[in-house]
Amino acid sequence: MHPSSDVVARLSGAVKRYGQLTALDGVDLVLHRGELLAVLGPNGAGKSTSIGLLLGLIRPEGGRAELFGLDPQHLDARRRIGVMLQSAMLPLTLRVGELLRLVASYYPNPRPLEESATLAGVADLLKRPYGKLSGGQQRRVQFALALCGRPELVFLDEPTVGMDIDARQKLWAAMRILVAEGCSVVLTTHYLEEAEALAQRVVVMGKGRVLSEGSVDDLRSQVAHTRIRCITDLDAATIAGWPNVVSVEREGARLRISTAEAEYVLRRMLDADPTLRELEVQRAGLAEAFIELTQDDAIQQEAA
Ligand SMILES: Nc1ncnc2c1ncn2[C@@H]1O[C@H](COP(=O)(O)OP(=O)(O)OP(=O)(O)O)[C@@H](O)[C@H]1O
Repeated sequence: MHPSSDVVARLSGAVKRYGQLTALDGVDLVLHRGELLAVLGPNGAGKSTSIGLLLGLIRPEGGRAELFGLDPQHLDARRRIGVMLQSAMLPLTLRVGELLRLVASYYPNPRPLEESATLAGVADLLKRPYGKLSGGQQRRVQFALALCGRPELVFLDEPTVGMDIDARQKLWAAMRILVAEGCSVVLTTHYLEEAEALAQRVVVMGKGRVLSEGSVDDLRSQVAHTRIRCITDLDAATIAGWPNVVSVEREGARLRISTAEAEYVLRRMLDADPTLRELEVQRAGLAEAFIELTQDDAIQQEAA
């Protein structure tokens, strides 16, 4: 467990409304020193609103937002963070090097410019005007600006949108370096493989609430399913009646079985069908867990 002094950012019972719409409905969220927290959820779940509260860009109607134990608008808190939001309104005519120098000057102990540029993969863009860059290049510059002040905490709101595979891989490597340096990272993303590859902890949000949180493994185990695929003469309805079988579907010649007890189901199938072949066994990924969590939420919302 983390000692409570390790908390660098916190939302407690945060409520945010826009007219009739409740964007956040009592959200608790904690970020510890040196961890990468991925915040996942469908469009409109409240991810950006949560970040906006932690940054002090918007204020909660209920509950509290804290950065380093301070009000997020406090200058002492703001000097310790770096930010990459979905829309960055940066002066288009400034060159990348000028932008980096300007933003770094707000911080007490910034990185050397070359180090920021190399880390973010923009070393060859320093002389280019920001407005003349491609979308993916601009995102990399925004990332450089987020880390140039050597912040203790970085907020990255969908940072890899619009990046090609190479740029995305480089940004992942840079995020790992930041975390290895002891920096905390809040990452929102729609790419589940990004959360799976990078996050120590994952929060899944839906309709303004936290639906689930834990490590990637914790979330996977909430849908403790393993997928078995094979060609078998066994009847789908028969297998569906066995204990621990969650679902059985036919996919052409194959059956696809979802189960929480793969070993038991497999043993029984192999006993019952000596001709069983082309066997594949796969653990559920974060994608399955995410779909199940957010679907449950949709079903509960409809029932309410
Ligand atoms: N300034 C605003 N005025 C009115 N409604 C808003 C405003 N900002 C956000 N909302 C609403 O609040 C809800 C949460 O939005 P938010 O941007 O936090 O979602 P998100 O999880 O970040 O979504 P996305 O994945 O699409 O970025 C949405 O229903 C959105 O329409």
